[in-house]
Amino acid sequence: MLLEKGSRRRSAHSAFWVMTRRVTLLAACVDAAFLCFFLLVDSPLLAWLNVVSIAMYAVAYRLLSRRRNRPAVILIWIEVLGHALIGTLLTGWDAGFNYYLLMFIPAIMVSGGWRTVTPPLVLLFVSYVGLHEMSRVYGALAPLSGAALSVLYVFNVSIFFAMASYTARFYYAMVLKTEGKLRNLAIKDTLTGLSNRRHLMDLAQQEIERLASGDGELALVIADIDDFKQINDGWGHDAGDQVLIHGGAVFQNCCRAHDTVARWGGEEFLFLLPDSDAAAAVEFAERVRSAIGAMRIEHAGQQITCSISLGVATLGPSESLEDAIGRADRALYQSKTEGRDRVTVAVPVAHDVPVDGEDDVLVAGPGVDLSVVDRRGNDRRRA
Ligand SMILES: Nc1nc2c(ncn2[C@@H]2O[C@H](COP(=O)(O)OP(=O)(O)OP(=O)(O)O)[C@@H](O)[C@H]2O)c(=O)[nH]1
Repeated sequence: MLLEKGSRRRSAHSAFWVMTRRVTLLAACVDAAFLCFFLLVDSPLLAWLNVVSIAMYAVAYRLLSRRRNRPAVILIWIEVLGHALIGTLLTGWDAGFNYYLLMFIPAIMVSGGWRTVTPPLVLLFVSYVGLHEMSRVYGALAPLSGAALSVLYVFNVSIFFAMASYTARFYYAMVLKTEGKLRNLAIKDTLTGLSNRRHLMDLAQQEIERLASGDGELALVIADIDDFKQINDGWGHDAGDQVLIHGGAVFQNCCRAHDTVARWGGEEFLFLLPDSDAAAAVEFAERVRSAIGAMRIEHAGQQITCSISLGVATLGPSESLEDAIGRADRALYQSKTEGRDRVTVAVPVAHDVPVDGEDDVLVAGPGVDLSVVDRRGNDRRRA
């Protein structure tokens, strides 16, 4: 068997052993059917051979249940090979026992690299061709009647089709599952399960292209957990991770179906809010701030609380995404320098002039210290 590397491979292997156990059980049932058939057609020798086969599968199943996979697989190999060889020699090539040898091809091919698979594959090929020659030369050693042979052929071919189809579906399901896992790894942050930075940038670019072809607005909100280093230092890194995980879930809950939140950096998160103007984005940011303020994380019998600072910006006409994120980031910095646990709004790009009109104050929610920061990070709040 292969050396197992990494948990993804381990889970693929455990699924493989589950499948092997099922197939073992199925094969024992098939042999029980053979046993009845050979008793019916009065072939006691063939019936007794199937009793031996059932016993071998029962032992293999027990071994697999105890995770003694290697001896179980050896036993299954011996049974299938023996069944195919003896069945073909006794009843002839036309009985269809030879098809069971072909079941080994996919099992061999997924068991390793070319150096691993080539010897058993060649051995299988030689056995298959050799068996054909032997049964051609010697004919059936325990021949059945024409009708019994036809029934046996149809039975064997049906079992072969069913097993080959089941195995193919199993491998197909494994490929789909692995593909899904890889896709998730490419777009998700592993700790919080939120989108990662690259995925958010892709979505943001799509959103910008959508905006370019019509009306609409796009708001960006950057959130950063306050004094996160102190949480790590005071409660430990695992507690810090819990804050990130629970905080991520709170962020996600605050989002609408078409909003996206991504983990932007260590303890920094970026929200993409399509169809939101500055006022809606500030209201949203304030809601997120309150939700995080109310969050309680149980750790070592105590409760951890935290706050966040936020920066809000709306994408200006012809403005690049990077520039808009830069403005949101400077607004966040303003929130930090003004005492944390607050929301700051960047001046919209179209208003990047000394602010003296009504537009500069966007929303002033209860408890929100709202300021405005221009493109260069200067505070344009009116005195
Ligand atoms: N537990 C944990 N800590 C992280 C992770 N990523 C980054 N950090 C820590 O986050 C901390 C961020 O510290 P700072 O940049 O000083 O920021 P801060 O303490 O939140 O201070 P302000 O942002 O100014 O409020 C550092 O100690 C990092 O080691 C993570 O995945 N898990």
